[in-house]
Amino acid sequence: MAAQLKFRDVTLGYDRHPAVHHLDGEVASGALLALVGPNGAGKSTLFRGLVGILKPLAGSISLGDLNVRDIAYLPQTADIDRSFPISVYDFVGTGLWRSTGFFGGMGKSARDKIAQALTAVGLNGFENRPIGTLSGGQMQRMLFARVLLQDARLIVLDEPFNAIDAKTAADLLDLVRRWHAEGRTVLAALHDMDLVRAHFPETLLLARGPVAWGPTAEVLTAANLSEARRMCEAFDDSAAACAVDDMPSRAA
Ligand SMILES: Nc1ncnc2c1ncn2[C@@H]1O[C@H](COP(=O)(O)OP(=O)(O)OP(=O)(O)O)[C@@H](O)[C@H]1O
Repeated sequence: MAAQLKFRDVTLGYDRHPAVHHLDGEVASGALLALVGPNGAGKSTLFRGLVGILKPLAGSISLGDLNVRDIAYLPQTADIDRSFPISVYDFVGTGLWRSTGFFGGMGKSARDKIAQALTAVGLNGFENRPIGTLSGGQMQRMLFARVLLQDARLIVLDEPFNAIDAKTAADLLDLVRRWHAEGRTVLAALHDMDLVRAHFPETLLLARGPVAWGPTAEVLTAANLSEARRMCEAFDDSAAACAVDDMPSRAA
């Protein structure tokens, strides 16, 4: 399968302080990839680089034939401004902006698509609710509805199953499996290793830099997970501009 994404010695960070170092690798078109690592490992940072919110401090990220506007990105719910005065219906409708344009009218076809997306995530009846009134699980369902509408070939999900009940997680996981079956490339940052082992064929284990990347069973070994914890703990957050040798040594 051809590569959809290429990371070439990518370093990403904030205020010139690197948060993710020296990532090299490729994601095949149609892959279903889990991104795992301890808190602060750099998962959200890597996704922000991928979707164009953060520019690499060094190296490059190639999206192949895609444009950043072709990516459907589900941020962590903590990154959503819940006080923003917008209804569920209008928020989900922003998923159509790529096809209708910012000022595009909402024709019948667009209204039908929004209704179908809300039905698919079980949010019928929530259309007029301000987003700030939703529970955590309802918010996650709403974000998935927007991704559905975006109809994107590359889907990037940052902790999509956090703090939601088992039924909601199962419903949303079904959507992820459907996207994978449709040949879309799906990347998801996850903390539930059992879920990753059961449903994600490929995993990237990140701890500021890559620890392991490949078939999930080979990546999620006790040794690799313990190495990831050690690397995160050893990382110096105040490190200055990136240099090849400023990662903590992989050798103990
Ligand atoms: N906006 C920011 N400005 C400065 N530093 C940041 C910013 N966002 C994240 N960081 C730092 O970058 C590092 C990586 O954070 P990141 O959020 O990417 O980790 P993560 O793997 O997504 O963590 P978690 O599992 O806790 O969500 C952390 O040290 C974090 O404090």
